Amino acid sequence: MANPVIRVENLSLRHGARPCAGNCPAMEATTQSAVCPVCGAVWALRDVSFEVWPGEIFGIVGESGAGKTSLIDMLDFRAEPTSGAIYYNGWREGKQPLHDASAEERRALRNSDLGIVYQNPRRALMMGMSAGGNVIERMLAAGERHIGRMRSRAHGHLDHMELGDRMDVETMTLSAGMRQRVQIARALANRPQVLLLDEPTTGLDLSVQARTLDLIRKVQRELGLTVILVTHDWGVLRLLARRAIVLKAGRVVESGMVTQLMEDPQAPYTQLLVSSAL
Ligand SMILES: Nc1ncnc2c1ncn2[C@@H]1O[C@H](COP(=O)(O)OP(=O)(O)OP(=O)(O)O)[C@@H](O)[C@H]1O
Repeated sequence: MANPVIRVENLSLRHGARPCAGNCPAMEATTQSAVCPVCGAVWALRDVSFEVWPGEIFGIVGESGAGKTSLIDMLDFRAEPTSGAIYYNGWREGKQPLHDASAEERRALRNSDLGIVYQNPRRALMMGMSAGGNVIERMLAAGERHIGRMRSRAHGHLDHMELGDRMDVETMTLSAGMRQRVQIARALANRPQVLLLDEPTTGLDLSVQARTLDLIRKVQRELGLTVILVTHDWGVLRLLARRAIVLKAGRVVESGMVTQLMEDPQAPYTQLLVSSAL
């Protein structure tokens, strides 16, 4: 049997410099709040565990403040776990915690193995640069230097996103949906093994959203990508993901197949979320 691409084990992230003795024992029992009533530390994530298998789209769903961004930040090396670990099969064969990687190894992993798509394309794209330039820039960061090869690959990625004819168009002049697709092409520039999607279609018009989701699905299948999708939108989750975890105040309250979570949710919180989304 194949190994998981990503294994997250008992991952916790605490914000706040002065936790109370014994790692905020008052936090152990409650899923109501992420804030320790004793010391005031915020537990953005608490004991989160899951595995993501090769070629699957794995969902992380929850309301605002559930800890979704904190999880992405740790996968992307922008935050360090307070305890627990992430293992990635592309680094030390998944046998050593990912956050043991050196600064240089982290940079290489971020440039080559990992692609990330944010809700707001401005976080990743340079608006004054052409669409192709934004894709090529990421290849340069990974050490590629051959202009002809980079242009040809960038064109291929943009073409995948149905933007092959916009290669030399300034990104600023593109529509919101097109910018998002440039961001996806950029994330795919170095053929990553793992794609992180952080609310990739939130804020887009419904028809644009549907087209973007279709393209994500198509490219995921064609490239055999492993995808972690963070969303608060059950419609997006159902369209893309097969399995998911439900986060509340930093804890996993339920996990399983998306169809089961939506049709027969077990946790009262999932029931509430699903019923309010219908
Ligand atoms: N730097 C920080 N300092 C203190 N608390 C923080 C910090 N960053 C996040 N938090 C808190 O951690 C918890 C989880 O935040 P996070 O941003 O991961 O949630 P989220 O599910 O992504 O929500 P949203 O969709 O609103 O971004 C929240 O209670 C948040 O207020």
